[in-house]
Amino acid sequence: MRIPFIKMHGLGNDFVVLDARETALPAITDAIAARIADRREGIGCDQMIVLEPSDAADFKMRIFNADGGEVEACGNASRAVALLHGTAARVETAGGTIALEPAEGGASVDMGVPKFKWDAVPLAYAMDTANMPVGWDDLDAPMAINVGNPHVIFFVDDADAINLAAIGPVIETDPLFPERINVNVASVAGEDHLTLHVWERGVGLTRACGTGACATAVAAIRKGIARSPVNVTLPGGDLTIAWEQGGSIRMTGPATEAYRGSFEWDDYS
Ligand SMILES: N[C@H](CCC[C@H](N)C(=O)O)C(=O)O
Repeated sequence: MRIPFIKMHGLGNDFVVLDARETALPAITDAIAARIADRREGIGCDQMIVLEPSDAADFKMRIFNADGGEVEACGNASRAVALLHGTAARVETAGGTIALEPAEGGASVDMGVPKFKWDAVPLAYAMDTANMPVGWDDLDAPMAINVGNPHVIFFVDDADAINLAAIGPVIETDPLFPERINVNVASVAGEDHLTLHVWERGVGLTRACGTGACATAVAAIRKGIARSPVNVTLPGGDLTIAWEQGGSIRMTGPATEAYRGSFEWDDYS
């Protein structure tokens, strides 16, 4: 079966998008998703995104990390799908319903209301998620927030100086995080301006992480070291995150369609 795809990215966080809203795909397994994402022998991407019909929203967006695991949310892909879809839409995800609004060269997305309780992140046991009594090497006293998917956020003096490639996988897979975790290391770069590096659950270091920017901006606002809207600078570029206590998160930023292609499903199944 020949499958068309659209290669897209948000600030360099890249996706293979399969639009199955009209024609159903064969069953997707973790192994198939990982093979498609593989940059050496597959098409190559950080996440594979599958669009399907939905009974609860305009359509459904499924997200598969490069390791094949299906997860709840993907901010950069949400903007890419908004660009692809072309009009405002409500989209069902495993992390909740989000609202897409295409904008010039990208999109604005209502990512829903963040969750702060330890068992909503989730953590393996109860603790104050606003100032966690834990640490790894140079990183300690993080915050943990669920923005559809789980994030731990460390604020340091110089985020560029942290060897996230080394400590990221250790934290991602720590037993404190029963569903693993996305690891965010940020610094205050100016008034309401953060710099951020992310080790993504199931992927590794990426050029950008939209949900990481959302979680980190919310954490900074809660901590009183930034006010909404927050400009978050990632290695791939900038996102604007707006949030007020008790409300939903609004992320605005670019999205890009790179090229279109197709592949033989049997080559990956
Ligand atoms: N690695 C993330 C999913 C993709 C998040 C990131 N690509 C984004 O833009 O939000 C997770 O396992 O929750």
